[in-house]
Amino acid sequence: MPEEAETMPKPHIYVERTLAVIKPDAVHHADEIEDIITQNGFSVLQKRKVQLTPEQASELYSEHFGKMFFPSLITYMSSGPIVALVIAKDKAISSWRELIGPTNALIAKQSHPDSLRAKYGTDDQQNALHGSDSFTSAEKEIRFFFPDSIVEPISIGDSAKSYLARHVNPTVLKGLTELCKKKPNDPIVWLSNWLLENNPNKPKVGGNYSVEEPQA
Ligand SMILES: Nc1ncnc2c1ncn2[C@@H]1O[C@H](COP(=O)(O)OP(=O)(O)OP(=O)(O)O)[C@@H](O)[C@H]1O
Repeated sequence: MPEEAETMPKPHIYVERTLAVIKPDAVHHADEIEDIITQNGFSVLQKRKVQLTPEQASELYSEHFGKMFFPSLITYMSSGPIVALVIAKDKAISSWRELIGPTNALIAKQSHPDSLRAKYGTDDQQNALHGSDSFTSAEKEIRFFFPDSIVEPISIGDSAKSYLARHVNPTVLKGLTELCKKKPNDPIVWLSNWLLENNPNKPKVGGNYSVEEPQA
């Protein structure tokens, strides 16, 4: 095997998604926070700006029902728009929790001054951001905000390899071969067009595609 191939990093597929929420007190910093999310290696897969009704906020935080702070938590979470984001990365759930820092923003300012709650939060309640705390809650919360999304685990290992081998590699390899022959100035645009033209699953009827962008 050539030396270069041995030292090249293995192709990598991101495997974990989590739900990030920018809460009402931080929503005016949403663009800045989204930049920090991407700078930290997360991909933003879906995004929605919504205002929760008190009933919806109660459903989202149902595990805290009965606690002293539950009524004020519901008032806070339904007080204005929030931004919900599905973000993906290796170990996304724990990485995002680490980036946002401790629940109480006052403690975060002392112990984790670089965390996002230290930067954007105020106290034990108004803490600017939410992150799912486990795979099960990530799945449930993603479904809560994006009911149409398919929250199956992303294929990994052999199942990813066989999926790609069956459905993607034959077409992409042909496209890459053509690309190397043609050497266009903008290879990415050329390849995108080639894939659209040569998509084996192309719709047989009509030529108009409409792409729905995620709502901000
Ligand atoms: N003692 C408290 N007093 C007031 N509000 C609180 C208190 N503890 C938690 N909260 C509020 O309830 C939310 C949910 O609490 P939880 O214990 O699940 O923390 P978390 O998992 O760090 O936060 P989140 O679920 O929002 O990511 C907190 O983010 C905070 O806004």
